[in-house]
Amino acid sequence: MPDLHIADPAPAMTTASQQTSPTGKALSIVGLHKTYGSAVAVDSASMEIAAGEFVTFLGPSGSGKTTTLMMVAGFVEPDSGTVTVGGRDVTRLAPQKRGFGFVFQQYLLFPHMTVGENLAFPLQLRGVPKAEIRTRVHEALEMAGMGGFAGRRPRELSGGQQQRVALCRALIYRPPVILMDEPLGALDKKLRDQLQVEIKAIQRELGLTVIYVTHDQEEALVLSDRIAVMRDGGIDQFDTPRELFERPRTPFVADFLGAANFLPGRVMKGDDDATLVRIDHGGLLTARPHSLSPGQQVQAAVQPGRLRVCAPEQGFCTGTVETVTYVGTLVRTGVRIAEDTPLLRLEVPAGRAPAPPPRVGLTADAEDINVFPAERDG
Ligand SMILES: Nc1ncnc2c1ncn2[C@@H]1O[C@H](COP(=O)(O)OP(=O)(O)OP(=O)(O)O)[C@@H](O)[C@H]1O
Repeated sequence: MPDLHIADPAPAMTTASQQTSPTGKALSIVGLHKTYGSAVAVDSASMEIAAGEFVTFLGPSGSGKTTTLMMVAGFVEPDSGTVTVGGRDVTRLAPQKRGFGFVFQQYLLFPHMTVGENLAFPLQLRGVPKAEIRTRVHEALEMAGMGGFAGRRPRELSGGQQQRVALCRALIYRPPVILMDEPLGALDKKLRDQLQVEIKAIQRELGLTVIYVTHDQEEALVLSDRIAVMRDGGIDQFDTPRELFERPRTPFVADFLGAANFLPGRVMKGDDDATLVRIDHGGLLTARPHSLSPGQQVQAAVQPGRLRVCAPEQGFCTGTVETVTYVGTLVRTGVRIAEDTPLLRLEVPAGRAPAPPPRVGLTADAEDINVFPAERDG
């Protein structure tokens, strides 16, 4: 069980959300675009981020997450587009004039300074009086569970402790927005899980606005109020974790977040209540309503946790159980519905997994099936 070290915010502590514009918008990105030679790194990214919101850029390697964050930060100059913070256009300002806090994968602490001096440094630069610096350093370290570490040097700390100090240093001058690029990327899984909980708790407690970059779906889901799913420099969908799961707008989102199974087929009928699809290797399935026309080639997407085994005559298709794997509390089952098609993946809590006969039917509730137009030319 990860231990939390969250002190009450001191009365003098101004929360980040109090420093934003009265509209509640912390940050606007409009049409941010960046090319390197002929390659588009970021393709007209736009979004509005509310004060106190935790937003994550999630996507595979090379999808443009870091470049977008670096344009917001001011380290990379956009070809076009604007970044506005609390109503102020900062697009052409140097990074240090934008007032953001940064936390990167490398901790970037000054090795010759103690933890306390590392934290005091940004405040000294801003001319904060000595007594106030002492109080704020103390408060920040207590909040991150690092109260006894002020006199140590970075090399005397573990990776997780160094990253906590880096987080404190980003928080200490109360920036309106904190930018984090894979801050937990160098840590092992257990420590990552623990720090995720701590970062989320501190963010909520202080009402911080955070933009976070990761390629780890689980991390994004744990931390974020909303996630921008990025692919090839564009944003496929910017939504809450739940919407991304339940109503993915593209097959890529369904696959990247939900690890969906895809069943090719053709629309038979569609109205406001449901979409009826005849799948290529099976019968009729009923899915959510979508604006699709009869005859259209589509892919029906179902997540492994939503696909169920049933009697062969009751399913929208039948198949043969080829693999059964126990993964802790889950049982993963692989079902083949036709030769030369990928295995369909099912995930069932171990206690509820019936011993399946080799020949099974597959079914799912209509609201758990999303349908997408088939991509042309493969
Ligand atoms: N300085 C640069 N010069 C040339 N190309 C670049 C430069 N920086 C990024 N790119 C390219 O822009 C694209 C987006 O890169 P970016 O680093 O933003 O992706 P990312 O999603 O953050 O990836 P990762 O998760 O691997 O860090 C990639 O194709 C990358 O090769």
